Formats: sequence, structure tokens, C-alpha cells
Amino acid sequence: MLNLVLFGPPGAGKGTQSQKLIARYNLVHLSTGDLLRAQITQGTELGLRAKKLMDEGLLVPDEVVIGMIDSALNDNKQAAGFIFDGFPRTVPQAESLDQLLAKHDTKVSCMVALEVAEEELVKRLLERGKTSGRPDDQNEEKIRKRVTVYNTETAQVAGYYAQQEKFHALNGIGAIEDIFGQICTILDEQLPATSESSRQATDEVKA
Ligand SMILES: Nc1ncnc2c1ncn2[C@@H]1O[C@H](COP(=O)(O)OP(=O)(O)O)[C@@H](O)[C@H]1O
Ligand SMILES: [Mg+2]
Repeated sequence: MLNLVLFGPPGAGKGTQSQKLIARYNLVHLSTGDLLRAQITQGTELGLRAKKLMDEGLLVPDEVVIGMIDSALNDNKQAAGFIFDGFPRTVPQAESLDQLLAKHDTKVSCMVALEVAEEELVKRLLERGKTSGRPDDQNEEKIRKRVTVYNTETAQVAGYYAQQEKFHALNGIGAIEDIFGQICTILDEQLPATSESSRQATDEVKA
């Protein structure tokens, strides 16, 4: 299985790249933000609690998002792999993800972090806010608050994966296609030698 943790601050391009990656690698996209917004739309109790925190740019408690990921993994037992987008956001969440994946006899393949400077994030999210309908995209103060929460609470998750030699950083400023190509290069290295190399080997045998 190919399990990618796609990492980066709000507005870094995780959702954009995830849409391209799921098509190419046949992965299931698990965005905790999207899962929480679905709960809010459905008006569940969990959604109501989450909305208050999300509107303020704050993190939802670890056990809430871990529970959602646990169910999503159980609901997708046939998946070729997953993209974790917006999760894990804390080190305890990263530790829980390892435990959850171990129950399914798999593990995180790698983390790709998209690095984008704050001014560019603010610009992108204000632009996204014109159409996203997301209350947390609507004003600059809230956006900066989310970036601060990312820097203080979330950025250290990168160190967790660096220790395991799974960390890859990319410049998230540039053409969407170029960044996609760079992520693909990293992911292709993670794949077992089934696709490119063994296809070549098979061709050689045939020839
Ligand atoms: N490489 C890029 N260059 C310019 N704009 C981008 C790039 N990647 C994403 N965007 C735009 O930035 C905004 C945030 O991207 P998104 O994928 O929603 O980020 P995230 O999921 O990390 O919060 C979107 O409006 C998107 O169209
Ligand atoms: Mg997103």
C-alpha cells in the first residue's frame, strides 16, 4: 500500500494536489477538514462542536479526528492506499495513525510537506474564500490565526516523520503541474518495483 501524509499549512495546495494524486495512484483521499465539514453540513452533534473550533481557526480534539480516521480506514479495506490531508496535525495524532495503520498491516510510506510563505497563503486563501463558502477563509485575521496554529502546534509533526526518514519537503510555490510532478517522483520511489522497473524487466524477457 502507498500511504502518503500530505503536509503543509492551510492554503499550501494539499487539496489541489490530492485531487490529481488520487487519479494517478488510485488512492483514497482522507481530508479530516472535509470529513468535519461534512459533519457540519449534516448537523451532527460532532459537527456542531467542531464548527465552533474551526470557525476560530483552532484544532478539533485529537480523539475526534482519530475516531474519524479509524472509521474511514475500516470503511475502505480494499483501498490501494490513502492520502492523509490535514492529518496528523499533532504528534499524538501521528502516533495514533501508526497504531491504526498497524491494525491494517500497513504503515505511512512517506510525508510530503508543501512549503509556502505566509503572505502567499493569505493571498491564496482570501481568493479561495470568494468561492469556498468556508467561514475560516473569509478574513485575513482568521487566516493568520490558522497559520499561527500550524506553526505552533502542527509544524513539529514534520520532525516525527523526519526521525523515521520519511520526510520530504517541496517548494509549494510554482505551477500546480510542476509541483505535482515533483510529488510523483517521490511517490514513484516508494512503489514496489511492480510498475516501471518490472515492466521493463518483463519486456526484456519477452525480447
Ligand atoms: N501551486 C499553486 N499556485 C497557486 N495557487 C495554488 C497552488 N496550489 C493551490 N493553489 C490555490 O490555493 C488555494 C488553496 O489550495 P488548497 O489545495 O485548497 O490548499 P489546502 O488544501 O492545503 O488548504 C486554492 O484556491 C488553490 O486553487
Ligand atoms: Mg484542504
